Amino acid sequence: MSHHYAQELQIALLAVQRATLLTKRVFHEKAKGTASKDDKSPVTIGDFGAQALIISALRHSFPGDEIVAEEEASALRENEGLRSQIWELVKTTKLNDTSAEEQLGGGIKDEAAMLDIIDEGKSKGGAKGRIWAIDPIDGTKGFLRGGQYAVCLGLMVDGDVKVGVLGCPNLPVDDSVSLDTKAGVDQSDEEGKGVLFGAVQGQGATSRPMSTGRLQGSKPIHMKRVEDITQATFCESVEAGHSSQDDAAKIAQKLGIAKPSVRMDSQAKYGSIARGAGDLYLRLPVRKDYQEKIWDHAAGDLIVREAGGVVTDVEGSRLDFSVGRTLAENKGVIAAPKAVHSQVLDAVKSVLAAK
Ligand SMILES: Nc1ncnc2c1ncn2[C@@H]1O[C@H](COP(=O)(O)OS(=O)(=O)O)[C@@H](OP(=O)(O)O)[C@H]1O
Ligand SMILES: [Mg+2]
Ligand SMILES: [Mg+2]
Ligand SMILES: [Mg+2]
Repeated sequence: MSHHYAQELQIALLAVQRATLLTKRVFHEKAKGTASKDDKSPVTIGDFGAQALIISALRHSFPGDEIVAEEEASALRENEGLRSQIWELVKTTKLNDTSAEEQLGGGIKDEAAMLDIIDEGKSKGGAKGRIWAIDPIDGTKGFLRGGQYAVCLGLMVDGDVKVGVLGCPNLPVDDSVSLDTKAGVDQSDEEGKGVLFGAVQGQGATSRPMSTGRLQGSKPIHMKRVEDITQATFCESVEAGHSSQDDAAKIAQKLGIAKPSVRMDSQAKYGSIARGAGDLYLRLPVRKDYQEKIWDHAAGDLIVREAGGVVTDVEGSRLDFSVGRTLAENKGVIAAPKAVHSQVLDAVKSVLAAK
């Protein structure tokens, strides 16, 4: 029997929306409670708090599911200051709609329960069963500088992404604002911004304005038809260490694209091309040994494909979410509208082969 995933989508959208209320509060506070992880990347009280709220919501509706999440609580168990800052936020962040808040099971009991909930994201992933992938803040560096970031949630069933949700608090609501325009690249946190993307496999992708309570009405989104590849807008990471900007420039040149890339943090790139605000997303490996994390791609991969795009690695293979917490079988990401993906991939292959 087919599964419609209506409840999964509803809970995922509400859970992401609630988590963005918390991240926005953190952004507006002067002290953002930042720590450094083992790999030297930053993590904030917003990352931990958002992860706690999302897992708590998933546990309420889907107690048997597994969860792969980016953060873990060990650093908090040793740091009372950080822990109590997070608890203060988690305890007091609620959707301002009683029914919506009830659907998420309300709040978390106490500080100890919060730590245990954060640690429920330790599944090894894999090819069997229902597994949620959570990135509580994707683009933590972007978040800290007031740029783009995304709260990301995907449901995989037997290794295949079935539901994807991205909350992008700093993207314009209007799907038609091109990344090439001033408003499109304006990466500020002013009022009236914020969009929620959603997709279910086989049912298309949507966007809706972010709200502080119940879900707003949604609109279907589609990738833009590229009439002339030389006019395409492509986006890539802000961090040169995450994606080779030199290789991207050579690929663009090969395709005859003269416009500079749009650099933005996080899976906001997937959401932006899915709604036609841009055309291509290139992520080109910098280090051979880096394995992409499933929570950095699960939701975006489905949203782009459901909007009429193709997402592959630099060799042309589909992203394989069935092999654990990382995309161990893939290198890089090439996302493009169906009609031009093979042309873009050819340019990618020829530039990488010439290295
Ligand atoms: N070496 C390397 N190569 C590729 N990717 C890496 C690498 N190191 C980290 N990461 C992951 O990149 C996530 C940030 O997303 P982006 O790279 O798209 O955005 S940006 O670099 O911040 O502009 C970022 O997600 P968050 O940690 O959630 O911010 C990382 O998981
Ligand atoms: Mg991180
Ligand atoms: Mg991330
Ligand atoms: Mg993150």
